[in-house]
Amino acid sequence: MLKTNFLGVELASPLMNASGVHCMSIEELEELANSQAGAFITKTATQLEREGNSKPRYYDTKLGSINSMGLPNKGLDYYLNYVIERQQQGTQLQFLSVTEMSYEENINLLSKIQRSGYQGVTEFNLSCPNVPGKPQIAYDFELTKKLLSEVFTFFTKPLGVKLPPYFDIAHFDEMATILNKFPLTYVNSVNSIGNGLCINIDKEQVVIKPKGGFGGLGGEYIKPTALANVRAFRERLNPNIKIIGTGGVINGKDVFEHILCGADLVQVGTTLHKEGVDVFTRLNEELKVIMKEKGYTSLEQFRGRLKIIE
Ligand SMILES: O=C1NC(=O)NC(C(=O)O)N1
Repeated sequence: MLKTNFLGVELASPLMNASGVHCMSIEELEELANSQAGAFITKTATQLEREGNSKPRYYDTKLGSINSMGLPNKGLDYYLNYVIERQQQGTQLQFLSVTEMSYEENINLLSKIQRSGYQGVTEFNLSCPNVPGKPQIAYDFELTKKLLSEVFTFFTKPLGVKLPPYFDIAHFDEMATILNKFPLTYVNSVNSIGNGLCINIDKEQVVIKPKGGFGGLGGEYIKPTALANVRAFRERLNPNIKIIGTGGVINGKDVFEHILCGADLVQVGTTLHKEGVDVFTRLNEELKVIMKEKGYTSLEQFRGRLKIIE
């Protein structure tokens, strides 16, 4: 009922974790692999291990979360060896998230993956808002076009891009025009809404240490923005480019709405952080109940079918 085909691989569920949540260590990744998620993705890896920003750098609020992790990770080799190992054991579909701090380093990182034995999907994170002094790549249209142009002169494996949220129709148009030039496997919208600010009123203080308390927002705050980005790119992108919807998933209704907007897969971040991997069991069940109530027996019957008001 929830089966989903992605890159020719049949998944039992359209759900997976959002990169960064519950995916830093092999132990966490194994928990995801053994959960009711259809697939999983690694924490965004840089070439070398990174400490990330000072703590506290993550805070759960009533309506979601704010984080300024700063890309802490165990380095590319840790994750690349893990996914290659699992590939050799027969895992058919895997997602490896990567990014680097400069244009050259990004090219070198993707070149290394191209030369490796990894055959799974690479998610190129163009949207981390939390590395001080590093603007989000995908808010620079020329840079994004230049970078993807060079990447696709040598990268022949499945590649997706993780995008920040856009808030202007002209930006949807411009970004989609750029992305349609490339043989991308998918676009993942959205990363956290960058540089929000949450306050502890009792202490009259910010709640996270990095960047004076500025951090990426997740959870209920961002669902309308996430749905709009999924819908906007689905309407504009070449149908061969799939869409992964991320942002604001609290219950099965939110999963349904992401798929209605056109999402092929749906990622869960903040709610996974709050609830643990059992969240996938709950969301799968809740989605099935909604589908039954509406008379749907497959996701294809309603994927992308959001109606406007004529
Ligand atoms: O791309 C990212 N998005 C986030 O919201 N946080 C992480 C991070 O800060 O590492 N990276």
